[in-house]
Amino acid sequence: MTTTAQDNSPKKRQRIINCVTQLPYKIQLGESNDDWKISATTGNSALYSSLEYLQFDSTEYEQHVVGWTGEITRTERNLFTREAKEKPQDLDDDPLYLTKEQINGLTTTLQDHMKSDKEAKTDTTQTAPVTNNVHPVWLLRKNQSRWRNYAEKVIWPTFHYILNPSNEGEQEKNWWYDYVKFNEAYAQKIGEVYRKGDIIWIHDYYLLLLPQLLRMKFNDESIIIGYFHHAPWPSNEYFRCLPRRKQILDGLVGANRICFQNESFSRHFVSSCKRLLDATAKKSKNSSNSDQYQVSVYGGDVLVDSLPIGVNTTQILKDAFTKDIDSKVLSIKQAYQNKKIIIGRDRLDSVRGVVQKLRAFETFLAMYPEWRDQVVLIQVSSPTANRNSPQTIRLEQQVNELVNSINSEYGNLNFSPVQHYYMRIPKDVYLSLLRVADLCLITSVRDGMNTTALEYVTVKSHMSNFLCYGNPLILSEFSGSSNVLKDAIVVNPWDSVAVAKSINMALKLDKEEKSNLESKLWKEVPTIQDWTNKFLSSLKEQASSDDDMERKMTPALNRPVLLENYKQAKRRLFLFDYDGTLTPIVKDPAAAIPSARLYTILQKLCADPHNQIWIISGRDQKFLNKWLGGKLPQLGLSAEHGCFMKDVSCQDWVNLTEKVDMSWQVRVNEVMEEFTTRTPGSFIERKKVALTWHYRRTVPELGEFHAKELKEKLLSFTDDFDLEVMDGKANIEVRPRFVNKGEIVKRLVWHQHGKPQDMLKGISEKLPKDEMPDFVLCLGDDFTDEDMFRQLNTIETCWKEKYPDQKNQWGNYGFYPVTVGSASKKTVAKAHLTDPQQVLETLGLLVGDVSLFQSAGTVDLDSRGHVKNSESSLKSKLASKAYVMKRSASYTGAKV
Ligand SMILES: O=P(O)(O)OC[C@H]1O[C@H](O[C@H]2O[C@H](CO)[C@@H](O)[C@H](O)[C@H]2O)[C@H](O)[C@@H](O)[C@@H]1O
Ligand SMILES: [Mg+2]
Repeated sequence: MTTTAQDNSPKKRQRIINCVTQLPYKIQLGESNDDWKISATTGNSALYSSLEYLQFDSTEYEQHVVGWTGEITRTERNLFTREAKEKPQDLDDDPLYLTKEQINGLTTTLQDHMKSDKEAKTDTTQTAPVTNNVHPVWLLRKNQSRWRNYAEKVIWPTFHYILNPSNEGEQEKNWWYDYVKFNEAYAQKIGEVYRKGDIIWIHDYYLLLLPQLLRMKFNDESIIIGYFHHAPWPSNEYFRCLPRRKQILDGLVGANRICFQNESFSRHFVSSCKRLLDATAKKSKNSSNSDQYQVSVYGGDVLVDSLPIGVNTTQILKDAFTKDIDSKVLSIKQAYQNKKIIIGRDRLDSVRGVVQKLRAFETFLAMYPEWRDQVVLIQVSSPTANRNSPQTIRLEQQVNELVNSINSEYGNLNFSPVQHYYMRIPKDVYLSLLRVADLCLITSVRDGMNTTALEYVTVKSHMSNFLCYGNPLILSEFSGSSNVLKDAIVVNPWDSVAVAKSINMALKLDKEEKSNLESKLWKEVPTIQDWTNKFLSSLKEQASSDDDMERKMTPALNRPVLLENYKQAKRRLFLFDYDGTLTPIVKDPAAAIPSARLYTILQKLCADPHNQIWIISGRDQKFLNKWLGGKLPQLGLSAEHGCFMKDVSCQDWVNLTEKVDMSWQVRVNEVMEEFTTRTPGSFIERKKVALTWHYRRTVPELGEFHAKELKEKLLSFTDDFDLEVMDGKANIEVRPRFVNKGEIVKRLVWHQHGKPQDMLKGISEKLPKDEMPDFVLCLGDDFTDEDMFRQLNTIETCWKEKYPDQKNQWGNYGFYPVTVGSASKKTVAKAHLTDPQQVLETLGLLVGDVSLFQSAGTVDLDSRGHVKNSESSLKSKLASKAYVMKRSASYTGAKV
């Protein structure tokens, strides 16, 4: 018998990089610039308690938290009272220029803060986790709330089914650029923290681009990224209204797992991916018998599923049953003696349903006069960050009017049936309300997960405790929580009569009925510990099973790196497919003509003597001459998938199939004609060599069915003629096998850059590297373009052997094989772009027509959100110096 040596080494913890929109602290800077004030923030209680759990209780994980500091405000002393008060933010003369030392100082203060939190809360017998694990994201620009605009003013409303009127493009564009930078700042920070093997966990809709950014940044197939979406995900009919819908989906599908609060949100997300990204999805059940999807996109698979968030039930119960709260409960009870108490606590925004709640309560008092004077509704509405927005002001008015009208109709001098508090209340008051309530009323018209519902049920689970009874919960069917709390009294908040009836029914339940209901509900409350562990363990499991999977996602093209490489290269070669790459696919091939924007960009690219641009297409010479060569003679052209070539700045075409027997065309044409007769809407495109049968305009099912049949029929005799039958985009094409786009690419790369082509001469692989291109951008959408990508990969492998020391500063040879469009097809390309529009944006970036922040890439930003070493960054540095001088002069009274 063999004995194994006991392993006494400390168990290595799995590192988690947890990315949240904002660190769980409010940060204020005192007058001295080193005087930091840090206090806990309110809101996001469930997520923050998950962070806390990972920080303080678990020994299995080593957590690192990456998050924005939030708006850093200054405090100043009141001259009369000497008390510190908060200065209004965004003062023009106070742009928060912090030195490196100050930034380091705050980071240490934050670490210490977490450490002291930990010491205060942890069981001291547990081994302490590492504490230098808070990694603030700095974005100190004036008007710091700019980083929230796109998420809060565009994404949030759409995700809650609110469509804003389309705003002027300029404003939306600026918000979007800030959103991109916000995500890029996270990618940069994670770059400083990440170690191979770490799990990255990203939370919520401020960071939708981050998964793809990380995939680009690390270019590491084994990186594990999980994303949890806390908000609702709307139906595709709403989601597709977002102008940046594709960029958003593209950003998100960089994750290995995307998880939602419930099944309907995950179903909506999958349908958006199918409709907008052309993804395919396989549905199955997970171990908890809920729906999960394997979404195939950009050559890889993403797991999409749901896992409702929970609350820290142990902590809530500990906090809710203290002597102090007992006495608060007692005084509320005394204030409303002999009355039933209904409570509500919501943020006052348009989706929490406060108006619907008040209307239902009004209906209830009208329908059931016996309850008048017997019931009070204590409604606490907390103000939102957008308190001054016209929508919120309108909502406030509406709520006030309703409260007044109910109180004047059903109240008297001694009693008002609605007690409305428009304020944030402290936790102890909130817990007292939960305890004292005879009924909790939640009428949100849309939310991801309503944690008040979970907290209420948790508190009510201690029925036998002092002044707390297992009382019922009325819950909106539009709240994410209704999928979890299945035994709540579920209502449609838009139906005031039905809600009124439910209130009556709930208030009339006897003790036994209530306790039965409550014990069922209590079993349904997920705990935050469970949620955290389940999410992380299934991500770990997925990562280990993914190891053997072949299907790895192709990352998005890292455009800032492309731009840098472009700028430094001297011999640049562009290899562009046409349909589906430079121009979107349309129903009629004749209508797919270049846009004015494409011409402008191609012109600018051609004007640079370092550039050679080739269009390598399946189209025939006539089409390419008419729409491209005729207008831009500097373009090199290759027609019919490599059958013909026209060199740059040249008129003449060379036929590479001259010596090929074309007798097959008759036979192929006959078969295609037979299928055209049988398939209404289909037609044959006859080119000089290739023949294409199109079925885009047929009834889709019939077209696809006949295309399959046609392909089989053609394949039965193509070997005799050495032909290739290709499955294109709603077409079947036939051409000689020996020509393909890859052969053209081979000829163009193994060539002295800038010298005329001799098409009849063979390809020489003996050229010195510094005569061949040092930058090759190859773009294509279809499976025939894979030949080009494959060829580039082959050449790269060959160069690695031949010229190991001649790589560029990025460690490669400047080859960018990029697939366009996100169809789930497998690809050998190294990167992807979403569609022809993004192709134009990318090319526009190279010729200086488009901002770097149009779509995301990996950019290094300074602590203010400027691109490092850019003009604006240097300007900001100078301004900071001047500011520091001005400030110190104002202290000493000196003149500057
Ligand atoms: O190699 P490409 O430049 O991408 O050309 C491939 C084929 O594109 C054209 O057909 C495709 O685009 C049409 C216009 O959008 C669309 O209507 C059709 O359904 C697609 O299959 C072209 O007509 C073919 O000759 C090209 O071979
Ligand atoms: Mg194409």
